[in-house]
Amino acid sequence: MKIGVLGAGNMGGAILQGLVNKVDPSSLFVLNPVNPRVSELQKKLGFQLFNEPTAFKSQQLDVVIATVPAPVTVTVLKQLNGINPETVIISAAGGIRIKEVKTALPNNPVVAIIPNTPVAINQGTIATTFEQQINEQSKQTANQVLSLLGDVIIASEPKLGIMGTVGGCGPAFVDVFMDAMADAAVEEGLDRKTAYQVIASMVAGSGKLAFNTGKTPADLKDQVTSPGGTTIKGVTELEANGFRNAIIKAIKSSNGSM
Ligand SMILES: NC(=O)C1=CN([C@@H]2O[C@H](COP(=O)(O)OP(=O)(O)OC[C@H]3O[C@@H](n4cnc5c(N)ncnc54)[C@H](OP(=O)(O)O)[C@@H]3O)[C@@H](O)[C@H]2O)C=CC1
Ligand SMILES: O=C(O)[C@@H]1CCC=N1
Repeated sequence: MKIGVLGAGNMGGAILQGLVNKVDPSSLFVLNPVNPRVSELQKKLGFQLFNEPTAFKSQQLDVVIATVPAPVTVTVLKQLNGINPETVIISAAGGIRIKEVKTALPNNPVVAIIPNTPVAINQGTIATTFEQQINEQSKQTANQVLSLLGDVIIASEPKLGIMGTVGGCGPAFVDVFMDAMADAAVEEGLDRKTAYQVIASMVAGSGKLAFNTGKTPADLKDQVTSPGGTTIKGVTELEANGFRNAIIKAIKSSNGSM
């Protein structure tokens, strides 16, 4: 399998790291303008780097994952005009619809995804929409690559936005939460390194518990709040300070509905 990645920034870099954990780096082909940061990344991960589209698009790639900034995605994909029509184009651009990608490469199968940064450790959440006309072979090729990176969750195109907001933007919200928790722990006298270790472990474990048991977050919260105990005092304080409302507003704002 030959995998192309357009743009080795934060998302492209995370995808490349996740792929290098699973496949030979010689099967990874990256297109990015000349940039010392990307050259360093190439040295570290060992992929093949191209600085202009002509040589990149003639590599007989099975898939190309586009992780250039969303506003330039269609323009950059147009530069791949003439690429093998069997190459599956996987666009990770937030807010760019399949039909817009098709305007750039009308003959190629198109898949729209919103991944998240945990793809770097193969624990990503990848909301995925296939174009309606896609054939089974192209679907399988895309699935084969994406499932190396984490959970592939199929979405209808109208739901891709909100799934991507929760899954794709979500890590940043969790990071803000963890950072604030660490500040409080430091104020209470814990050293920062230990605080980060406890918090990351707790968040990972809580996520896995919800995932593995299928219990609702509300049920899981109720199991922690012992009657008359310490947790319910903290939960009450979160409610008094509008924590739940802040999260709801953050999701709606990132999703473009406020
Ligand atoms: N960050 C995230 O968690 C997520 C991002 N996405 C999507 O991924 C895309 C990239 O986001 P992000 O990684 O955060 O952005 P970054 O700015 O970190 O990365 C963009 C990369 O694209 C490169 N690039 C710019 N123009 C071109 C071009 N013409 N040809 C090839 N490469 C180019 C940039 O190179 P240079 O630095 O040299 O300019 C850079 O390496 C967006 O569409 C975003 O919606 C989706 C889900 C999650
Ligand atoms: O912030 C962004 O626009 C991208 C899309 C989802 C996560 N990051």
